Amino acid sequence: MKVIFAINAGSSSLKVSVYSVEDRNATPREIANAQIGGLSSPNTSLTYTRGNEGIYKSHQVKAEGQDDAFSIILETLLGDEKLDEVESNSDIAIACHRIVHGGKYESAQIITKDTYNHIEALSDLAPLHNGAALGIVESCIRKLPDTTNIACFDTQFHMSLPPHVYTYPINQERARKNGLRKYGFHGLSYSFITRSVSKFLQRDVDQLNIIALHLGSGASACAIKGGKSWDTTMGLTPLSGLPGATRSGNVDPSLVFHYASDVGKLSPASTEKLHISKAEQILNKESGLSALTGTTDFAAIAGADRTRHPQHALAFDLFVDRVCAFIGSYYVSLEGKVDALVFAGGIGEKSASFRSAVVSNTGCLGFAISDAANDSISTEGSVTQDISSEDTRSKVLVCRTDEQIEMVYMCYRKDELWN
Ligand SMILES: Nc1ncnc2c1ncn2[C@@H]1O[C@H](COP(=O)(O)OP(=O)(O)O)[C@@H](O)[C@H]1O
Ligand SMILES: CC(=O)OP(=O)(O)O
Ligand SMILES: [Mg+2]
Repeated sequence: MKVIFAINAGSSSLKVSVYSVEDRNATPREIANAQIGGLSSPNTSLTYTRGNEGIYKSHQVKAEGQDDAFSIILETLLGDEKLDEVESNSDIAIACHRIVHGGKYESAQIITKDTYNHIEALSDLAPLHNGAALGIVESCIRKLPDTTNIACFDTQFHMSLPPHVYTYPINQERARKNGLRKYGFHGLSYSFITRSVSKFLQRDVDQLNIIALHLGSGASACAIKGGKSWDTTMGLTPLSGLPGATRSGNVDPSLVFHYASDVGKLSPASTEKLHISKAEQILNKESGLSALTGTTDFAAIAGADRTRHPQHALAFDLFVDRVCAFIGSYYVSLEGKVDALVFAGGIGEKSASFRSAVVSNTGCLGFAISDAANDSISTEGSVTQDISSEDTRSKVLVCRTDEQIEMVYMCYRKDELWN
């Protein structure tokens, strides 16, 4: 039996799932799950579940960033006397880490000095993520000396993007030299969604065409053709495409030069390891839904009274508009052969009013939902739930995505871990 920690450092959350696995042919058993959310807001809270038992729900904690959140979660897990499988540090055989930017890596990697340095060199291309995840890797190396650390990359799923999609129309020599191309992110989530939806629709993965939306603190869309990534909205970095909680998404590339002076200078938020320009700081951390409304809480944005909070209404409508534009674009690039439109991520899974608005605005493509089904999505129900109305050409689904278990399956494919 091995205990595996799967650690997912998102831009606003840290999610750690703990699994017990008999061997690589057995289904992983989730024995605990701890999440700290709201890292980009003043309300940081811990939710902790052991087995099926809720221990803490939205319990207020003070966490300054992802590594701090990891220390709190590690203490919670090691301090829980009823979590029999994790009595001490040395019980944790494997820690897999979600690393958002993996550059050209095509598979999960055991973290050695070399891989660490390579991932660190990519930090500037995922300023909200790679550095934070590497901070946790360092903590694991220090605090869990017997544990093998594995890097699982968001970019891996998008290695199948065709050249006409991943190429930017810029000088190609410079593009090659500097690795300037579309990489795409949220790949662990899209990989999980693809497998779950294929099972749900009883359609072979290589026959599956879907438009998947991962809408969390960072938001992206992905056209999946024959089970593989065909196009996605994030690019060289997780900034492009859809707006996020604090990210602008697509804007005119010249905008930033008219926003403030000295935008090419290093931002004071830079550190020895992370070089971030003022422009990147503005577009990654000071924009998006929070710049429009003052909050990163999408439930508050969606639930606000439209007359009393016109900025919330604007942010909601703007987000719907941007999501629908990509659905239209991907519907065309998939030649109208779309088995399902799939909602996932914190917003996609929890905001019924957002799903309703998006489906209503893309109704001309044949999507339609049952309001009753849309309003009764349950977090305890099956992983994939159907909210389509009865007579639609393409299904509309909600998938409770799970990037953590996807990492465990990646570890199953690494022979070195099981010999
Ligand atoms: N009940 C809810 N209704 C609407 N949005 C929600 C709800 N709960 C959480 N969210 C939103 O989900 C987002 C976080 O999603 P998640 O996928 O967990 O984040 P991360 O990008 O950090 O992985 C936040 O923007 C939050 O406002
Ligand atoms: C890539 C990305 O934006 O991830 P997250 O939504 O978890 O911040
Ligand atoms: Mg996330």
